[in-house]
Amino acid sequence: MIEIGRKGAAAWPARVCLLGEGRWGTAAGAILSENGHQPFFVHHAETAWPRNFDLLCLAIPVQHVRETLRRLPAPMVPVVSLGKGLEVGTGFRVTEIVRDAWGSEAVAALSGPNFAEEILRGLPAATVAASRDEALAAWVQQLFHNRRFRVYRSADLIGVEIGGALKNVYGIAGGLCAGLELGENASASLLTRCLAEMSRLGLCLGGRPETFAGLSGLGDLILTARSRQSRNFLLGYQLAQGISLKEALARAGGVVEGVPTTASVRENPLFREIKKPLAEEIYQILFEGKEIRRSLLDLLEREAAPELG
Ligand SMILES: NC(=O)C1=CN([C@@H]2O[C@H](COP(=O)(O)OP(=O)(O)OC[C@H]3O[C@@H](n4cnc5c(N)ncnc54)[C@H](O)[C@@H]3O)[C@@H](O)[C@H]2O)C=CC1
Ligand SMILES: O=C(CO)COP(=O)(O)O
Repeated sequence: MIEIGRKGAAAWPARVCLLGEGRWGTAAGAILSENGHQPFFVHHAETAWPRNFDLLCLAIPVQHVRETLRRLPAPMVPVVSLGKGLEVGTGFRVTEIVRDAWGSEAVAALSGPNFAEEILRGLPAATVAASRDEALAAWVQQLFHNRRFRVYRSADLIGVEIGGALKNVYGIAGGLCAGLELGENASASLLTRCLAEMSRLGLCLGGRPETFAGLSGLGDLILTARSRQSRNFLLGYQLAQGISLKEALARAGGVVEGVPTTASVRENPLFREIKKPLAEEIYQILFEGKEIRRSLLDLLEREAAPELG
C-alpha cells in the first residue's frame, strides 16, 4: 500500500518528480514552485530515480509512456498523469499503462483546458484533479491549486482521462473545419456533435456523463477545437490547406496526441458498436488518404437522425 506523502500524511511542501521536460511538464513545474513545493525534472531516458520524492508526474507523449516506465523501477509514490491520449495497441489511458507496467494503484490525472504557454504567462485557468482515491485527488488538488490555477477534484478518473484524450481527436476536426472555412455555424455544430460522440465513447468505458460536460471534456474541447494555439487544431487546419500529414507533424514542434489516439479509438474492440462517424472520418483522412471534402460530404449526406442516442 502506497502512502500519500513521506510520513503517511500529505507531504507539505512536497518534492515532486516531473518525468518530461516539455511544454506541459515545464508549466506544471512552474505552478508547483509558485505554490512553494520542490519540483525537479527527470529526463525520460534515465534508468534510475535520483532521490526521495513524494509524487511522480508523467508529462511525456502517451505513446512513449510504456517504454519509459519499463526502464525505471516502480517508485513507491503516487503517480499523476499529465498526458492526454490513448495507447495504440491496448486502448489504455495513461493511468492504466502505469498500473499495467508498475502495478501502481495510487494513480491520478490532472486534465483540463490548459495551454502551457498561457499558464507560463501567469494567465488564469481551471482544471480537474481526478482519482478513484478521494484522498489522493484532494492532495493533488491542493498541490496545484492557487488563485490563478483553479483545480477542481473528481472521482471519475475514467471520464477525466477519456475527455482529455478524445478532445485531441476532435481538435483535429476543429482545425479541418476552420481550414475549409466552413463558418461559425458549422464550427458550433461540429463541436456539439464531437461532445455527443466523446460522451458515447466515454460512457461505454465507464465515465460519468456529467464529466464530459465539465472542464476535462467540453472545456478542453472548446479550447482545442477552436484555437490555433492547439497543435491538434493546427494539424487539422494544415491538412485542410493541402499540407501532408508528414509535413504537418514535422511543423507541429511537439507531440500531436490526436493522431495516435485516433488510431487507438479505431482499433479498440470496445468501441466497435459505438456510433462514432467523426472519429471514423478523421481516421480515414489521417491514415487512409481520404479526401477531406469527401469526408465532409459523407458526414453531411448521412440519414437524418434524432439528436439524442
Ligand atoms: N502543451 C500543452 O499545453 C499541454 C500538453 N498536455 C499533454 O502533456 C503531454 C506532453 O505534452 P507537451 O509537454 O506539450 O509535449 P512536448 O512535445 O513539449 O514535450 C514532450 C516531452 O516528452 C519527452 N519525450 C520526448 N521524446 C520522448 C521519448 N521518446 N520517450 C519519452 N519521453 C519523451 C521530453 O521530455 C519532451 O520534452 C501530452 O500528452 C500533451 O497532450 C496537457 C496539457 C497541456
Ligand atoms: O491539451 C492541451 C490544452 O489543454 C494542449 O493542446 P494541444 O496538444 O492540441 O496543443
